[in-house]
Amino acid sequence: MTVPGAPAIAVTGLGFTYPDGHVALDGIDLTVRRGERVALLGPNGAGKTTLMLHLNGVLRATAGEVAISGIKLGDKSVRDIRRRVGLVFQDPDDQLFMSTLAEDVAFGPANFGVAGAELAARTDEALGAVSMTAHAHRGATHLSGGQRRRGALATVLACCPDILVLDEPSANLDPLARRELAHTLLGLKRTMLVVTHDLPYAAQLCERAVVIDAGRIVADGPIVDILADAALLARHRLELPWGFDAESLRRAWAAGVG
Ligand SMILES: Nc1ncnc2c1ncn2[C@@H]1O[C@H](COP(=O)(O)OP(=O)(O)OP(=O)(O)O)[C@@H](O)[C@H]1O
Repeated sequence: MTVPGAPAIAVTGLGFTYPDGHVALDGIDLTVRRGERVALLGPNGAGKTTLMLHLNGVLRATAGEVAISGIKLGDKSVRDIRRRVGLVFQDPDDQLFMSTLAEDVAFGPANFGVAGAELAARTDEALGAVSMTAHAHRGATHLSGGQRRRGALATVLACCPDILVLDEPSANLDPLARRELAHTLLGLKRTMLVVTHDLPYAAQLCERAVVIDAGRIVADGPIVDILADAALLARHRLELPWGFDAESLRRAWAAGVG
């Protein structure tokens, strides 16, 4: 049961040390409100993926805790939390392994006990949400990179998660596919955490950014402010593409036209 008014994601004092002794997360505090879209930025090795894997219990904290909609992550709640938090991995092939895309999309909800007409409806709806209905009966190996990425998103949407956590959603997409995916994601109206090195894409999708480095949060605020802070970006090996103007973006958003 969700706790009314609880944030979608509440991470407190989260620490994680890999079995080889490497400290990947060191006292992370992060609250994401319901419906908020947050970009998680940081250099290679900062701890972004490690944090993401804690949000539905793939990894378990060595210190601190994770709560989703007020439900504390633990052995008893992990199944419920996996239903609420959908992870979309960077490599779509991690989520596509059946002989057709429709079977891939049905796999998750079937695993949660959904069957019959409801399973068919969920599969159709998820494929429709990512404009992949026409490809339902094709195998993932016959799809393009952008189509596989949308298919992987459909496998997660079919489980009806409240929260989407996406790892590098724009990687390997052509400009049109990037735009279509952004349009799809913005239309979903979900709580979202977007892990990315693609700063313009983060600005397109998210209103807030959190910067993580060496397992700690080093900045948290409106994404236009974070992207306009050249010194902060440089300190944490983040870089805007040439010609991208965070100040213009800020003015456009302030004027309500961004
Ligand atoms: N299985 C593992 N065993 C030991 N250390 C690991 C393991 N996986 C990751 N690490 C280490 O944990 C730290 C955080 O890694 P993580 O993958 O979370 O970073 P990231 O911010 O997602 O990086 P990138 O942008 O390169 O994907 C890194 O220093 C990495 O070397």
